[in-house]
Amino acid sequence: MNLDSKIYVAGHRGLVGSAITRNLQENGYTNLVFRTSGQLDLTKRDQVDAFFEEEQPEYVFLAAAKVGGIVANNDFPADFIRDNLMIQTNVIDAAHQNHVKKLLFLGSTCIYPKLAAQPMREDSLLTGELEPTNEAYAIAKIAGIKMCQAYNRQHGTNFISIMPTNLYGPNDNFDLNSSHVLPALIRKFHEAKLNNAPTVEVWGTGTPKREFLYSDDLADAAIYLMNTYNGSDLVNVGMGKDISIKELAEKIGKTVGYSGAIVFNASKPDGAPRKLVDVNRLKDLGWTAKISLDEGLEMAYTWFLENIEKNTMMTN
Ligand SMILES: NC(=O)C1=CN([C@@H]2O[C@H](COP(=O)(O)OP(=O)(O)OC[C@H]3O[C@@H](n4cnc5c(N)ncnc54)[C@H](OP(=O)(O)O)[C@@H]3O)[C@@H](O)[C@H]2O)C=CC1
Ligand SMILES: C[C@H]1O[C@H](OP(=O)(O)OP(=O)(O)OC[C@H]2O[C@@H](n3cnc4c(=O)[nH]c(N)nc43)[C@H](O)[C@@H]2O)[C@@H](O)[C@@H](O)C1=O
Repeated sequence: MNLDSKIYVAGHRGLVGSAITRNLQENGYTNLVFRTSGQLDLTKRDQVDAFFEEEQPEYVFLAAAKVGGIVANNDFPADFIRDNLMIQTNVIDAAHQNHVKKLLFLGSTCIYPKLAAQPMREDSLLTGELEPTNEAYAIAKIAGIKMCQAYNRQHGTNFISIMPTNLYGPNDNFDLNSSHVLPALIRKFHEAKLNNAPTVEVWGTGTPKREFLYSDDLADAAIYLMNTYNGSDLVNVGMGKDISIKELAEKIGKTVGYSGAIVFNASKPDGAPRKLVDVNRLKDLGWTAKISLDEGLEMAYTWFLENIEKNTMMTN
C-alpha cells in the first residue's frame, strides 16, 4: 500500500477495525474510506455494489462481521452464519468485480477442530469436528477462507486470510450477554469492586485455556501482512502463549484491585478445551507480537475506565 492508496476498512468502529484505522492513520495513510453499518449494510448486495462502484477502493480490510462470545454464538447460530456469509460474500465478490488490488479477510481460530493438536497449525483446518458452541460462525469463516482461495485460483485476485486468536482492546464489546471473556471479566470485577460484592461469577469450570492478543498487535500484523504477504495459505496471528480462564480471572481481579472470591458457574459452556495457535508461519514471515498480556490488560482496563465506566447507559 502507498500512503495515498485508497483503503476501505470495513467495520472501522469495531475492536479490530478501529485498531487497524488507528495504525493506518498514525503511519500516514491519508486516503481511508469508512462507512458505519447504518450508512452501508454489508448484508445488502445492492448497497455493497453501489459503494464499491462509487468509491473504487484499492485495498480492503474486511473487519466487519457479526461477532460475539461463547453464549451469543451458542444461542444465535442462525444469525452468526447468515450475517457472516452475507457480509463476506458481498464484500469479497464486489472486491473482485471492482478490481480491488488486495483484500484481507479476518477469520478466527475457531475454524480449527475442537480437539486439534496444540499448538494449532494452519494445516489442521478441516481435519476434525468443530466446537459445537460456535460451529455456525466457524463454518461461515471457513467459507470466507475458501472463497478467497477460490477467487485467487480462478480469477487471479490477491485475497489473503488471517486467523487471529482471541482479541481484546479499545472499542471491545462489554455487554455481558454478548461479549468475549476478557472484556466481560474486566466489567464484572470492576463492578464487584465498586459494589463491594463478595464474589464474582466466572462462566464454566475455569479450566479451558485461551490465548489473548491485544488489538493493536493484531492491527500491526494485519497491515504488515497486507504490505508483505501474497498467498492463499492462511496465516495464524497470536502470541503463542495461553492461560487458563481461572488464571485469567485471577489476573484481571488483581489488575482491577478486587479482593473478593471467584465462583465458577459450570452450567455455562466451557467451549473448546484449548486454542493455542502455532505462530511459526507468521514468525517466518517476519512478525511477532509485542504487547504482553499484563501490559495489554492494564491498557484495556484504563480504556474501560475512561470510555465505558463513565457511560451511565450501561444496563446489564
Ligand atoms: N474479537 C475477537 O476476539 C476476534 C475477532 N475476530 C474477527 O475480527 C473481525 C472483527 O471483529 P471485532 O472487531 O471483534 O468485531 P466488532 O463487533 O467489535 O466489530 C464488528 C464491526 O462490524 C460492523 N458490522 C457488523 N455488521 C455489519 C453490517 N451488516 N454492515 C456493516 N458493518 C457491519 C460493525 O459496524 P458498526 O460499528 O458501524 O455497526 C462493527 O464495527 C471479525 O471478522 C471477527 O470474526 C477474529 C478472532 C477473534
Ligand atoms: C474469539 C472466539 O470467541 C468465542 O469462543 P470462546 O473463546 O469460547 O469465547 P469466550 O471468550 O466467550 O469464552 C472463553 C471462555 O471463557 C469462559 N468465560 C468465563 N466467564 C465468562 C464470561 O463472563 N463471559 C464470556 N463470554 N466467557 C466467559 C467461557 O465459558 C469460555 O470457556 C467464539 O465466539 C468463537 O467463535 C471465537 O472466535
